[in-house]
Amino acid sequence: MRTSHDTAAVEVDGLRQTYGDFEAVRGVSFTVRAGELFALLGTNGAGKTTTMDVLEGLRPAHGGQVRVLGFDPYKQRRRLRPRTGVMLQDGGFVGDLTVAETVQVWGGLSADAGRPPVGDVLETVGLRAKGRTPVRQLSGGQRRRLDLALAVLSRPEVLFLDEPTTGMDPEARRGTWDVIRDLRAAGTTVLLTTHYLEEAERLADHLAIMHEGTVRAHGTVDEVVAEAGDRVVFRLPLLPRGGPPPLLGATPEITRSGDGATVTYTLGGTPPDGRAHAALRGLLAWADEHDLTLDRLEVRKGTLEDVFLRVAGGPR
Ligand SMILES: Nc1ncnc2c1ncn2[C@@H]1O[C@H](COP(=O)(O)OP(=O)(O)OP(=O)(O)O)[C@@H](O)[C@H]1O
Repeated sequence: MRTSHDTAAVEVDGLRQTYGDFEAVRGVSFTVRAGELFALLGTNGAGKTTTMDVLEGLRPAHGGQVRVLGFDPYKQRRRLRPRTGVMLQDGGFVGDLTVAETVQVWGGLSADAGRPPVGDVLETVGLRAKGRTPVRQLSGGQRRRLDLALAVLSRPEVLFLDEPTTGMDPEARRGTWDVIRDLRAAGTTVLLTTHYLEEAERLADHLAIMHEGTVRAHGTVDEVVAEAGDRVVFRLPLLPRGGPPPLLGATPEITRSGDGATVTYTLGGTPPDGRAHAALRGLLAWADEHDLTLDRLEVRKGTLEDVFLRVAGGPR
């Protein structure tokens, strides 16, 4: 039975997780609604895999509460397991088995009369031609695709994907995105971690960015990107005395190079509408006053990368 869109498939409330004295996850909260794709981004060591481990029932939560389809994933693992699929960062295959044998063996572990034929499964992840190849001869990207095939074999309601496209070439990555999109379209709830911002931008309904054990930004892609603020950028061969003025509370960031300086304003604040216009009016008045031409003047929207870099550079 599939859960409906407005119910929570995954709930994380104040999760804390420690390794000895080190607190790797420090009060993380987010909700993944049934049928949506949620991307967990973050800096290295931010606590993404640790959070996923708890949701997959591999370790008990040390603090806070987690629920997957209403169950405690650690204590009620047996009831939950048939309804979830997991793609770990390192699958641990038996190298001597062929690709097709691996799918067969794995398929035999979970009871599901309606499971698709092995050939169809391999076709889905673009590995049909590799059915007879021993697993140890697969490339890194091909192993990731086999991992994905095994994770979706039992047609799970909730799918956990830890860095699903790491090691894939751009074409394989796009192919995998299509597989993930199809799963989501069929009603599967997907929680994935990734270091590829484009992956999150293309796939995610909601996302969270973690840094040093906490969530620093979350929302829809548009909501998170809006936090970055618009950028006003131009170049000057020579900076006039006193430099460019603050605009709408934004101080200019100046990068000097051999042939002049690049000036960038980051216009924060909401609503963003109209701020770039007002800033440009002030800027052009300043340029006229100093008889300057602003080279390559542009206004651009902030990006997910801007937000990520701000989060990554942020304090504890
Ligand atoms: N078994 C462990 N024992 C001790 N510390 C650990 C253990 N596993 C992870 N950590 C530490 O916990 C923190 C979070 O690790 P985690 O693997 O959850 O981060 P991550 O966000 O998945 O990182 P990455 O993006 O680099 O994969 C890191 O500082 C890591 O060194």
